[in-house]
Amino acid sequence: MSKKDETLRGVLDSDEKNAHWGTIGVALIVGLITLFVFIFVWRKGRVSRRGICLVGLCESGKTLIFSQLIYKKAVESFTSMKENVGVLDIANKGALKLIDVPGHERVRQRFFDSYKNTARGIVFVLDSFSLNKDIRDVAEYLYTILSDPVVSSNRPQVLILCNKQDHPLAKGPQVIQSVLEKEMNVLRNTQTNQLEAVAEGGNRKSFYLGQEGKNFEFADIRSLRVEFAASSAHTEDLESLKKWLQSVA
Ligand SMILES: Nc1nc2c(ncn2[C@@H]2O[C@H](COP(=O)(O)OP(=O)(O)OP(=O)(O)O)[C@@H](O)[C@H]2O)c(=O)[nH]1
Repeated sequence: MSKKDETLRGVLDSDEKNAHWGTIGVALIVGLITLFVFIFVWRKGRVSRRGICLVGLCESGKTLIFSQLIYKKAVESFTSMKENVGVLDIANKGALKLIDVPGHERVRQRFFDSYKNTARGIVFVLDSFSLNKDIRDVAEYLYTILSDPVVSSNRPQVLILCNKQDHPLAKGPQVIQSVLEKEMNVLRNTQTNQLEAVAEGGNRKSFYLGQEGKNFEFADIRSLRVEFAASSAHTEDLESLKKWLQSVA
């Protein structure tokens, strides 16, 4: 090869290298821009979600909690068929929109569906005295909420509020957590079997709550932070709920 050819080859090699680095540079810039856009959209979505949904079975005490928080007094309530919406000012954190979703089976899903996208937090209220009797219904409703695709994608914080602690036979949050975990475990097995049966016929994908190959525990739901607290709306003891709201706002 002549000297001229070698020089030409060297120039071509360095052009190739430059083009190679150029491609890497462009890919890096595009990747970074995509990441920034993703973070911006995600943060904007989270910041703009200011709703707190109060959900739970009928008679668990949602409306009394709602009126204690919003009107600072008890308001006599009947089984609600419509939601209550109020604005809650949290010191140094701005306003939250509190939504009391009716517990009646016929309407609760419809109302939850129309507010779940705005939820920054979900408070699942249960009656700590009647839990033994209602355990199946409570676990089913809670399971439906926690495995909702919008909930697992938006990842609102979840508080399971063990209300009616003033009742002498009320169970405490720790006992309630373990009773609920056992029931959710049974429910998960049933639901998984049913979904698998459906999937064999069609192509429906099953959603698994918690960790596979292990008994159900709330701590294993990776997409959600689930906490427990006690309250008595009747004696106006809502301190744990107020603290949680302050941390979520
Ligand atoms: N002892 C006791 N009773 C309570 C407590 N919280 C609510 N209640 C009573 O439980 C009943 C039901 O309360 P609501 O607030 O209407 O229940 P809810 O969950 O809104 O019920 P739905 O509107 O049917 O979904 C009322 O008689 C309340 O006074 C509590 O902490 N202790």
